[in-house]
Amino acid sequence: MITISKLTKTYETKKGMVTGVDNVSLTINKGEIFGIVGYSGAGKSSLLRCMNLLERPTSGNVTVDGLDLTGLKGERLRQARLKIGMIFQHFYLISQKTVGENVAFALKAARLPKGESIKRVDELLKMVGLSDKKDVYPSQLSGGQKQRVGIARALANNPNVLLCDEATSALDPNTTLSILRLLKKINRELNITIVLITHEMNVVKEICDRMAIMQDGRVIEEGDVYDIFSEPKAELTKEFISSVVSFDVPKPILAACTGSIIKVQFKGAVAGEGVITDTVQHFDVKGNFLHGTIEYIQEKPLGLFLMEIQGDPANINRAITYMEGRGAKVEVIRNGL
Ligand SMILES: Nc1ncnc2c1ncn2[C@@H]1O[C@H](COP(=O)(O)OP(=O)(O)OP(=O)(O)O)[C@@H](O)[C@H]1O
Repeated sequence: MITISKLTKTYETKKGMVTGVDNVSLTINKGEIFGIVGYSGAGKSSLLRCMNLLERPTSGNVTVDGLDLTGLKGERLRQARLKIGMIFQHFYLISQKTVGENVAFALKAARLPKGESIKRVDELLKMVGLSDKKDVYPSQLSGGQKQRVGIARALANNPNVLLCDEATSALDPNTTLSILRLLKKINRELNITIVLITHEMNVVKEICDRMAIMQDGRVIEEGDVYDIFSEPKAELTKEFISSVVSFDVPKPILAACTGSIIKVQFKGAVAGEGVITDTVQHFDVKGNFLHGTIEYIQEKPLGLFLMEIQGDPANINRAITYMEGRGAKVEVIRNGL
């Protein structure tokens, strides 16, 4: 478990003091994948770098598995850091060393006998699917393959925690997906706690269990990813979600609708379309789908529909109450014209 308590990080610049992280407290459970989302400058990297003391917090504490890192220095801090792997957006591989040598380099700190080190490099490269690239140089690899080397290197010393700093931001969507799947495999098979920072909500949707949203150095919302997608509270959170689930209906189509426009959301196993069909059959209203999607978050469906509903206002109200009674969340976007 990682406990971040009242952590603040300020930087002194020529223009004065800049606050990177502003009094953040967070608990990240053992074995989970935790996503930290925010726009550029929100303080994500500062917070992540404070989590392994790559940067020393100005105040506050970071405790990993009961050990207060902020209280450690020198050799004890170095030993504790070996148990926290890190991967980066731009990989930072050593270009003059082969893939195998890059991974072996990370093992040096653990001072393994040579035979064991060779065996461990082979194991790690197998884990990330790069056994055939051991003697190749980084310049001969694709971005996704470079990140796989980065992951193998980060896992070299059997860490309990893996910190990912925008690990997929330099990759195309397909490669991103393959790296995210690899991270999930590592998390599930090796029980490594993963903390990732990203500005892409899709990344969080794909693999995270819980998440936090940062703005101006602060955490403005946190919780289970499915709960946040289905019940976002902060405006910024809603904005991030709309980058994944958006209801952009062309203006001429909306202008041609004379009925009420409603947004209907179904959580979990509720069969959304069935409820809507029943509603239209039972009440004297007409429904017209304008947009619809079923998103799968943590393998649980979240159904979202935008529809025009026509009929007598009293019947529309009854229809909405009926849908709500069957588990839907209904929001009237616009009343009938
Ligand atoms: N070394 C530094 N010196 C001075 N200011 C810094 C330093 N590092 C970060 N900051 C400032 O702290 C704030 C948070 O930056 P940070 O890089 O943590 O945000 P971020 O959310 O990770 O953004 P990005 O995704 O662009 O890296 C910004 O105002 C930034 O300018």
